[in-house]
Amino acid sequence: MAPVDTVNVSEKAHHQAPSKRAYVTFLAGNGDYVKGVVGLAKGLRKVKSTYPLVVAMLPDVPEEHRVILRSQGCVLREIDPVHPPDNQVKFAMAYYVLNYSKLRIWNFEEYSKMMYLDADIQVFDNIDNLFDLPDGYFHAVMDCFCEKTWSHSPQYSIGYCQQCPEKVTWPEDMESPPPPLYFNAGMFVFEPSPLTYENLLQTLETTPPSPFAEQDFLNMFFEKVYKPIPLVYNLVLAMLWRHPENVELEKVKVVHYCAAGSKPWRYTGEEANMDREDIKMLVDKWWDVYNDESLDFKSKVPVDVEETVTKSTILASVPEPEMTYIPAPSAA
Ligand SMILES: O=c1ccn([C@@H]2O[C@H](COP(=O)(O)OP(=O)(O)O)[C@@H](O)[C@H]2O)c(=O)[nH]1
Ligand SMILES: OC[C@H]1O[C@H](O[C@@H]2[C@@H](O)[C@H](O)[C@@H](O)[C@H](O)[C@@H]2O)[C@H](O)[C@@H](O)[C@H]1O
Ligand SMILES: [Mn+2]
Repeated sequence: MAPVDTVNVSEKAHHQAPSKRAYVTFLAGNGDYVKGVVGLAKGLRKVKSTYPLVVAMLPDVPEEHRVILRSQGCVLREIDPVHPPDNQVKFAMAYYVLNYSKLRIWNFEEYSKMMYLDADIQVFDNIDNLFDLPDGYFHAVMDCFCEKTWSHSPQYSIGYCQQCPEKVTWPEDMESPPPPLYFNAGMFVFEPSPLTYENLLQTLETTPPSPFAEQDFLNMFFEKVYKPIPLVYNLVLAMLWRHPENVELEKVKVVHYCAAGSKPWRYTGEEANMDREDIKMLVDKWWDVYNDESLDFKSKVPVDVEETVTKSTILASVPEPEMTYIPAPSAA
């Protein structure tokens, strides 16, 4: 399939591109991922992010979850699902089929630059600087192929991983190696564009789905414009036990709770590697932000003014009763 070239510059020349920037996450279903979005919204506030958090949500997100997200200052955008072409593929996780709907964010054309973050990600240091990465590229962190979720892949079968390319050389007699650089699609910096959006959806129609669903698809589509960024911007937890030599935990700015059993809001500590001290520390750090009420969204309008405004608007709508003004005796 023809990967996309850099964004069509002429398209930007016709009109002044919008300058708005925002973080964006994806929410589907009525389950507990909404806690991930609340945690992310509070985490971005804690690090004093300049830009708002947009939530691209499927229609099945219930009203009570939408109320919670609005109360945390999120900008809600309902999107229609995106279904991959009919297929018999066995996704690495059955629910990954949901994740194709992430593609709708390329149609948020009121924004010039966005950073996508999974709801199981937490931002522990300010990363607004990433919005200044060069336009025309797809910026993301490289993934790891060593977890069991990759057992379907040729690279897993020979023990090859891009995180340690020198460890295993790719045998001549094997099928072509995976893309030279493969990113994790839980975090990326991109530019919404109707042109790219149409191209994505058209290309999807003729691309056979594969186990890592939209992550595989995005890696193929953006192969020519993908630019790796340092691992501190998206620590895929498995790196801690698969490639500890590549991780300096104290420098990590963004943690991606994607390893099996690591979702903080479901954490039991029972799955493999979940009893590690660093995992327990990172899960606790997530809960510290989630439970910190000082990080709850506070409307810009001060409460007293808000109440006054509210009262006056309500009162304004009620006809004044006839009354004569009798001044109270002065206190003096
Ligand atoms: O029931 C679900 C499953 C997934 N997601 C969204 O889809 C993203 C990708 O799924 P997940 O993070 O579980 O994949 P992983 O990174 O663990 O492979 C999540 O972060 C959520 O933003 C969701 O909203 N509801
Ligand atoms: O739908 C496919 C998903 O693929 C990715 O998750 C995987 C991948 O990172 C593997 O390398 C890990 O081994 C695995 O644990 C992790 O779940 C993205 O994080 C997610 O947003 C989404 O695109
Ligand atoms: Mn994730």
